[in-house]
Amino acid sequence: MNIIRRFFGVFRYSGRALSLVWQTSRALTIGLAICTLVAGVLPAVAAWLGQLIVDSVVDAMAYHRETDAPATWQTLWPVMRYVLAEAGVIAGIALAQRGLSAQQSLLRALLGQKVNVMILEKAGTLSLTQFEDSEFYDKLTRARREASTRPLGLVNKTFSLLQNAISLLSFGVLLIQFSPWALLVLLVGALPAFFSEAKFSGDAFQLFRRRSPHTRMQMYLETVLAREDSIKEVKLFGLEPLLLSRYRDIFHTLYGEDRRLTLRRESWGFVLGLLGTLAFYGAYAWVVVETVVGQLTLGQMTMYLLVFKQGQSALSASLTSISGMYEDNLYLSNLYEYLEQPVASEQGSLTQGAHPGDGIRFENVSFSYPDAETPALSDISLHVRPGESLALVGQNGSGKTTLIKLLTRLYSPSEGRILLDGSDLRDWDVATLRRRIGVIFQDFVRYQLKVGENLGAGDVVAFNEEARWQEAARRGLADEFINEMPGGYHTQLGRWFKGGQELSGGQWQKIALSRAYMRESADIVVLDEPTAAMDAAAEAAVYADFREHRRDKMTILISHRFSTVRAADHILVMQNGRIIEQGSHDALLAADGRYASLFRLQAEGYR
Ligand SMILES: Nc1ncnc2c1ncn2[C@@H]1O[C@H](COP(=O)(O)OP(=O)(O)OP(=O)(O)O)[C@@H](O)[C@H]1O
Repeated sequence: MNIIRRFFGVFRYSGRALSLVWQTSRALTIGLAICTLVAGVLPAVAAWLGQLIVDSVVDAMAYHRETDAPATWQTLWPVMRYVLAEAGVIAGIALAQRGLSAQQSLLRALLGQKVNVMILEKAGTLSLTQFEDSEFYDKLTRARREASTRPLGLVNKTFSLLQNAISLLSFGVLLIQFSPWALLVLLVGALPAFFSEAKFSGDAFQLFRRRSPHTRMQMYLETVLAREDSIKEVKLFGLEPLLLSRYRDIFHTLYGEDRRLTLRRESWGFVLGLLGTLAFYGAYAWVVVETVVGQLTLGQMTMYLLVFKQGQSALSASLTSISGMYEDNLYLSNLYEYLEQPVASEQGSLTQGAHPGDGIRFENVSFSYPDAETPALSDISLHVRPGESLALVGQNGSGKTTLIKLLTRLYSPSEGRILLDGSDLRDWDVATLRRRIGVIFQDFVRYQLKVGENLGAGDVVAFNEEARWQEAARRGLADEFINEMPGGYHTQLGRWFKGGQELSGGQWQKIALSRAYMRESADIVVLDEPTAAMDAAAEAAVYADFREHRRDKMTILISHRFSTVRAADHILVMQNGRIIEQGSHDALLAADGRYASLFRLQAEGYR
């Protein structure tokens, strides 16, 4: 029962794969189907013509022996027409096969692109939480690595199975005239090999799935060992031998498993394949005996032997297709599992709050990362009005960045709520919300694109507007060094592409700050350590500009430098996810608590 279910399971995703291929290109799909049909039927026609050739040769030989007449075009034509016809049929098979392979390679390219786009589009709808979940990440990697070639593989194999089934059917029609038993012998001989293939493909997939964390580690090590942004440190710390040996160890473990599976698969395949060979030669002997005793003509013998031989190879090709389909199905299940991953629906539709101008409020907000034992934020309440600035200070890991991630709706609170203009963030239309926020994260992205595009990324509607780039760069203090670059705003950044210019850490940070300024419409500006890599003069200039421009914007600033923090209207001191002190700089100093002692500690350092 299990085996039968397994057998029919091979068609589980064929329909979906076929519809995917159909959507990719109708013309090519139809072309494939036609070529498959032609390539399926013609071999039997060729075998039948073979019989006609041999029998007509025998007749012609008998005629010449009896009449002793010389060979003329008239006496040869009855044979030659079959020879010509067979040549035509063989040419037809070759044409159909070329057609198949040409259309397959075109479809492969189109389909690979389509599936990759589907995977990436889906990635855009997923939440940050999903990306941070390693199991999910495995699924994504598996889908990306394997699945883009699998749908076409499945369709090709489904077609090739059809083609071979058509061939087999037409051979069957010829063979059954000899004896139905011969057909049965052929089929029964091949079945054990098929079942063993199906079993081993399943094992191979389980192996692939189970080891995907190891494969991912290998890919990661490759990246660390061979990418410009990590190689510097790897070299200086002499990490290559250590990382390489880890890379090798993973390979050896994986290779050992592969080897065991391959050996088992191939030895069983050989033993069970012998049954097929046995069946073939049994039938061969039978046909020979029947011919010798005069039950079959020489032409029939030639045809049956050919039919047996081709029938057997069609059968084994079908079996290979089936076991390959089984494997493709398993991989495709992985792709669809990924594509069907539920996404949290973004239901909010508000484009305006219930109390415009109320600003941001956190009401008893707590948050825990998935699977974390302790909350990253506990019972946070705060209020920032338009025109006000808020600074967050606290030791590493105290929850400052997490608070920003909640505010920007990358995560939602586990308890409590966050309001913007009197309405819960969850009720806001996400696009409207994000348009109102300009943000620079500590770990901002260094896009390997043009300088201008690195700025334009901050506001996609002005992605290519050079005037806006310049204005943003001026405010982010990036204009000076950009103007000195060989291609100005069109200079390629980073080292990945030809002509790319690398920037210093502080210059990159100026780019990131300018990017945040691109979003002119934003009235919430979030700066997470925006000047940590800048020199003192640049930092002072950034904050001077900042105070001048802030007007009715809400500003949230994270910094470990008290010289910048002190200018904020309101300061929150965080520890272990809680607010332990708050107030203005002067009030906090007067209170002589944690803030005051940290401030004094830093001031000491400057003496
Ligand atoms: N993506 C994440 N998944 C799970 N835990 C996280 C994640 N990001 C941060 N944490 C944990 O949450 C806590 C708060 O981290 P957060 O990044 O908010 O600190 P921070 O105050 O911004 O620190 P820093 O000053 O070092 O930037 C830390 O204990 C950290 O280990």
